[in-house]
Amino acid sequence: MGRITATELSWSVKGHRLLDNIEMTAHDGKIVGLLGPNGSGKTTLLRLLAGLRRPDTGTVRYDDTSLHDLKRRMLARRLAVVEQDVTAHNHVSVRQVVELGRTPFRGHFDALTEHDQRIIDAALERVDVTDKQHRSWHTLSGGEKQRTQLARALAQEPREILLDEPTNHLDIRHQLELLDLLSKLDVTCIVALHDLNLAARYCDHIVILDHGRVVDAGTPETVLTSDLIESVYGVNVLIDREPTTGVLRVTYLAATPSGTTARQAMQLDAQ
Ligand SMILES: Nc1ncnc2c1ncn2[C@@H]1O[C@H](COP(=O)(O)OP(=O)(O)OP(=O)(O)O)[C@@H](O)[C@H]1O
Repeated sequence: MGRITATELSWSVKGHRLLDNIEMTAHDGKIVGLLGPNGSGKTTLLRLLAGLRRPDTGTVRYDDTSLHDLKRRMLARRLAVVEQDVTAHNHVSVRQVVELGRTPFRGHFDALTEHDQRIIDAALERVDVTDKQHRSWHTLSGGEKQRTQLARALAQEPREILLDEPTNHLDIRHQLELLDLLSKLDVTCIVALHDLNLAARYCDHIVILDHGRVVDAGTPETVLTSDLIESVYGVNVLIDREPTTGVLRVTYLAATPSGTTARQAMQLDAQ
């Protein structure tokens, strides 16, 4: 398990600031949910945290080491990234995709060891794709591909996992199983999610992004308030607790008129 810290992170494209002064920490073994409307910057932030993009300003640290100082191979040995809608060569099998998770631990020409094969078997089993392991990747459904990508990440035996909307193709059972699995792993997770109820149930900490800024962060109880959800998403909600589990429950009532968020309405009033 490791800690991921972002400090004063900013990133712009052609003069447009897409991430602005982001501060966040994912503590050892915790699940951090990145929430926010379409285009708020979740994927961009995950890419910066993964070292796939370089910030204009600010630092990402894994434990106490700056991403900048971490050798690529060392990072690949500890960090797994599950991106949205990953493509793979059509003719690779599901098992070969999962085998890629062992790449950071092997030399170029080394065969997979028995130890590697056992890890791959376990990863396939954990996401329920063992029976599809010899199928071609391109024959899988969207949800099966997503689960296979998680198996690849698990085969890496990472200390940290970054996941970009890992549940968007999954049926309800597999959504719950995926988040259950993440919550049982000794791994630090940062996961972009759209489903506020899944976030309330599984995340230890939530970071809400809007227009590339962190607008709130904290436990689901402190962050998921009706005012904040209305202000950021432009949707009226009812917040209560599910009676059997006591977990926070968000019921969507209606979009606010013409999609104007409360904050935008306030800004218009002030002009
Ligand atoms: N390379 C780029 N060039 C120009 N604009 C970009 C680039 N990458 C991202 N953006 C813009 O930055 C904003 C944030 O995009 P991002 O994909 O991070 O949002 P998101 O919160 O993940 O959205 P979604 O929920 O729709 O997946 C969007 O408006 C997007 O169009």
